[in-house]
Amino acid sequence: MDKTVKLVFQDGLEIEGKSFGAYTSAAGEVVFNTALVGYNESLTDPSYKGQIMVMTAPMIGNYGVPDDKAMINEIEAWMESNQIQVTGLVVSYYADDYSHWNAIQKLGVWLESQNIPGIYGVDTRMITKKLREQGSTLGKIVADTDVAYYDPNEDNLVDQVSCKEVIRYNEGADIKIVLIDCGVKNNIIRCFVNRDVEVIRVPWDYDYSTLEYDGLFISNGPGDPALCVPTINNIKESLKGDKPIFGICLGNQLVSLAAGASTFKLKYGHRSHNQPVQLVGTKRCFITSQNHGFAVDDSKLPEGFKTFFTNLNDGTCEGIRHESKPIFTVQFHPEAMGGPVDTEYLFDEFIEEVKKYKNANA
Ligand SMILES: NC(=O)CC[C@H](N)C(=O)O
Repeated sequence: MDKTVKLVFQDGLEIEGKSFGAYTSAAGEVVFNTALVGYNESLTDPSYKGQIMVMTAPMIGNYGVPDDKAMINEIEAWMESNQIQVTGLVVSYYADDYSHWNAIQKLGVWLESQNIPGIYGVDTRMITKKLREQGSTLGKIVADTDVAYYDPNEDNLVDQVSCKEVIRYNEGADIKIVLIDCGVKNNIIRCFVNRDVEVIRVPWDYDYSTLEYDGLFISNGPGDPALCVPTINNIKESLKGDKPIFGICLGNQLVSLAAGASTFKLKYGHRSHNQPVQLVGTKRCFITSQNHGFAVDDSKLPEGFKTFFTNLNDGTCEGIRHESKPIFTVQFHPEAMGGPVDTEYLFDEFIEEVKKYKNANA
């Protein structure tokens, strides 16, 4: 700690700060997250793979880090995956001392144990304004040796974070869903298991057509959705059938692409716990947790689909739904972790549809 390190942007701006976590250099896409809490969950969210996360909350680390090895029902009890996924962390004030009932270690010690660099003592407001004006940009944390810039959106990150074989949770439950793991957050699995669903978690490019299941779920995940060609092709086949389909974040983008819509990169993305969305056709607004850089272009949705939710900050599409079939997807995170749970009811609506399908086909 306390050694000098630099945050360097591709446009040449260099900002000096102090090191915490691993004293090492790392490159990625610099993105900002305005959530006030939830750094343990965000750092382990596989959708952040390849990104350097700037947290705008002024103090980070003060509630420590829980046991990242503790397991409940075969998944990490407190984390969203089995490792830190970001490439680097940028904060204003780093609190080395912590106090929280489930914390067992300092944030800096945890980052160091996984060789992830952090930089503190920098003006995160200035950085955020810069990213808002210029858009997300490549950058690097430079410690002792320089590294090349790295654009995660050119890599197949989904292949890196997806499971490598089929994993079943809550085996034997009446309702079975196939979950395409593009980098799934653990709380999505918890949300299904807590509702007594068997989850058949399959790799991102797995041909699940021969499995026995009642509904299909497509997870969140990192990078550019257009790179997930095998997943898009599998979903295309599923769209021809009658089984209910639900997708979250990358899952929303992949179902949209499979249906024939297109996606584009947002200027600086949505990463926070207070994104307002409107349920289209109503005056209902929900506050949602979000973490994405791409979005679906709903100005020309394929026939049979309509916009499900709209973002009230910038008007972008926050999900699509089919007009007659039980297919709906959302760009935000109903499973939260961290963030508000206002939209967790969508899991119940999906499972209701899956039950209806199962009963009709019994
Ligand atoms: N959280 C996610 O699933 C992110 C989806 C996609 N990688 C994006 O940035 O838009």
